[in-house]
Amino acid sequence: MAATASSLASQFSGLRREVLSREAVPSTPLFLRSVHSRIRLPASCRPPRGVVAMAGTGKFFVGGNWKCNGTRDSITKLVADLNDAKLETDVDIVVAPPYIYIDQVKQSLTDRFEISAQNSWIGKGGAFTGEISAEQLVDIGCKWVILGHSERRHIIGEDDQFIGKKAAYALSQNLKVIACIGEKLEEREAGKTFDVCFQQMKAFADSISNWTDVVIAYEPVWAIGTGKVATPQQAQEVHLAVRDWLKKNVSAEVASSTRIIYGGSVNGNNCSELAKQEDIDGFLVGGASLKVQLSNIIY
Ligand SMILES: O=C(CO)COP(=O)(O)O
Repeated sequence: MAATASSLASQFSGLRREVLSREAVPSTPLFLRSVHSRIRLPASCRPPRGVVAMAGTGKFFVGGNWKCNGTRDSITKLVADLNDAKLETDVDIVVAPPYIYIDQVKQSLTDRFEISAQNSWIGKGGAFTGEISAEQLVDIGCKWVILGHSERRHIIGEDDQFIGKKAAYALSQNLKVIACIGEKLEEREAGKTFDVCFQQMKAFADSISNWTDVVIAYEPVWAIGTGKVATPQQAQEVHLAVRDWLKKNVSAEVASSTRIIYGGSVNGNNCSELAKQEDIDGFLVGGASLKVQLSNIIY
């Protein structure tokens, strides 16, 4: 049995071979940046630094957001499956268990995986009942935190500025941040997708001064948990727009080096087509990261 994170990573190895076998490769820096982020090219083939900035790892990124799911037993089983799975070496794989199982997962999952929290407090810990601080997450071995997830924005009511400040504080404590953005269905239908995403990006950019440890997750709300995955074209359009926004509002280097991953009903059947898009650098997977998927593993 192999869990979806490994399934996605394995499918990705097939994709890399496919990209490498293409005869004609357009040579725009953006395309090179994108291809380079997905395939391991010999050093002699890599675009020179300065032409295409390659800060960060540039690796494809697969995150599993387990949300508020699981029990001690089901997580023991999932971890065993992940530990047994055949995984690509050059894909960053991160799992985000519920807080109370982080220590269990950290103790039992191999170092091949990094652990993320699904939230963190806006500042230093103290008298904040029910909250978990960035310092505490670092203390138990978390490397990442997901911030700005739409479920926290729209169900819990966190606003853009609050989320931006959380990101800044987490980064200041050496937690890497998966910064989520995305529009609701009515916003897309009103033609406001870019406005919403750019406003959410601005709140992050107002608080973040160093983007090295940030991955942006574009997660259209209408695609989360609905089975209605964005088409590869819909996702690519927004990823490209967000990268362009970063270029204009932060820097060309940050735009080219920051990974922008897609989330929303990703599974073993649809991930390959999405991953072929130039500006999709990975996935944040919810429901499918809890399930076993055998059918589409490509070696
Ligand atoms: O919210 C998500 C990941 O953070 C996506 O969830 P689903 O993959 O279940 O749609």
